[in-house]
Order: sequence, then C-alpha cells, then structure tokens
Amino acid sequence: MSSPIIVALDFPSAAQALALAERLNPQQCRLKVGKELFTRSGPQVVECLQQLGFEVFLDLKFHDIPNTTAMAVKAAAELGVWMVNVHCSGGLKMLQACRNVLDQQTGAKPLLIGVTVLTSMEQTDLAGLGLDVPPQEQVLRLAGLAEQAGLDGLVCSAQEASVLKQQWPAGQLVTPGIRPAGSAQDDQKRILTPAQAMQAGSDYLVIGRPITQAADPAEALRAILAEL
Ligand SMILES: O=c1ccn([C@@H]2O[C@H](COP(=O)(O)O)[C@@H](O)[C@H]2O)c(=O)[nH]1
Repeated sequence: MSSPIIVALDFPSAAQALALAERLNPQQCRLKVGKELFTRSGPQVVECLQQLGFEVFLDLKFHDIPNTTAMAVKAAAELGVWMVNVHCSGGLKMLQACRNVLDQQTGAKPLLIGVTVLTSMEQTDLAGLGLDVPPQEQVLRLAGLAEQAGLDGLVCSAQEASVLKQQWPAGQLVTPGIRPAGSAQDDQKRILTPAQAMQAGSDYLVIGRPITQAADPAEALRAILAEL
C-alpha cells in the first residue's frame, strides 16, 4: 500500500464512520480513529474497519505516567492497529516505557509515533503555556526526545517536515493540518497543501474534513492523490 493518505474519521457514531469507510478503497488510504469516535464506539469500531481491509491509526495521543501510558500502548498493539501515538511532552521516561513495552510484544507491532506541537497551535498558544518560542523550536526539542527513546516518528506540521528530516532522517513524519488549495482552514493553524507537504518531506498526510465533509469523499480523495 503506497498511498500516504490517512483519512481522519472524526464522527460521533460507528455507523457514520463505517458508512464513510465503505465509500473508500483500502488501496488508496489508511484510516484514523480518534478521541471522539473511540470514546463513543470503542475497540469494536477499530475491528470493523480492519475487517473492511483498512489499516488503522489509533490517534488517542496517550499522555500519562510511564506505566499507564505503556499499558495503553500495549492494549493498542493487541488491538492490531498499524500506528499508535503518545505525547512527546510526557517526557523521555514515558516514551522509553512505551518503546520497551512494544519491544516485548510478539508479532506485528504498531508504529510508535510521538506528538510534538499540535497543528492547531501557533506561537501565541505556546506562550500561554509558558513556552514563548516558535513552534518549530519546540517541535525540534520534542523530536530529539522521541529519537532518543527509539520512537518510529512524529506527528508534526508539514511546515516543520524539511528541517525535521535533516535532524532525524529515519523518523516517519505524520502530518495533519493538510488543506487542499481553496478549502477551509477550520481550526488548523500550521497548514500546507497535500503537494507542498509531500515536497517538504512528509511521509503520511492526515486529512479529515476536506475529505469526510466533501459531497463526494471518494472523489475528494482521488483528487488529492492525483495532486501528489
Ligand atoms: O497536531 C495534530 C494532531 C492530530 N490532529 C488530528 O488530525 C485530524 C485533522 O483533521 P482535519 O479535519 O483535516 O483538520 C483530526 O482528527 C485531529 O485530531 C491534528 O489535526 N493536529
């Protein structure tokens, strides 16, 4: 499967998520289950999507003490997901605990990805957290922790992809905040178009509303793939 597209299924019910999934082709995209859908529908929706032939990114952005986070990552691995993520701001010990628990797993392991700075945030938002630095500076700092802990890659903005690829060539870059030209920015701040993101070095493009809210989601996905 060579498509870099991960479609974010941000829906309030399994029925809506599955209806959208049935309109898509597992050869053309992977699917992302996030907090809204998982909190409403639980592991069953992940299993249903897998039965439809899709690889699933479980985007729950775990962030807790090391043992709790590692056990959540273990549970995700046992669900057979393709990718799972944790917040890098949980710190090195937390990230290492997650790496260790996956290394002890037998069989297929999910990619373990560290969330850096959310794509909805800009410098003023970081200042409100007492971190008055450009987002890229904080992303690079958190990327260093992820690499040290042996993670497989990062969630970041595609705006940081090229500098991250220089710092950590092997790190897989998973980039939300993707907006085809002319589409609504919504609550995203650090955005690029699909083609710009690929040129910058993104490995995977996470795209939600521009596909899921389109009149014809399958056609929206095809148009994005044609642009790459
Ligand atoms: O920094 C981040 C991390 C995760 N996301 C998630 O990606 C999708 C984006 O959806 P759009 O509708 O394309 O904006 C969404 O599920 C977020 O939870 C992110 O946007 N930024």
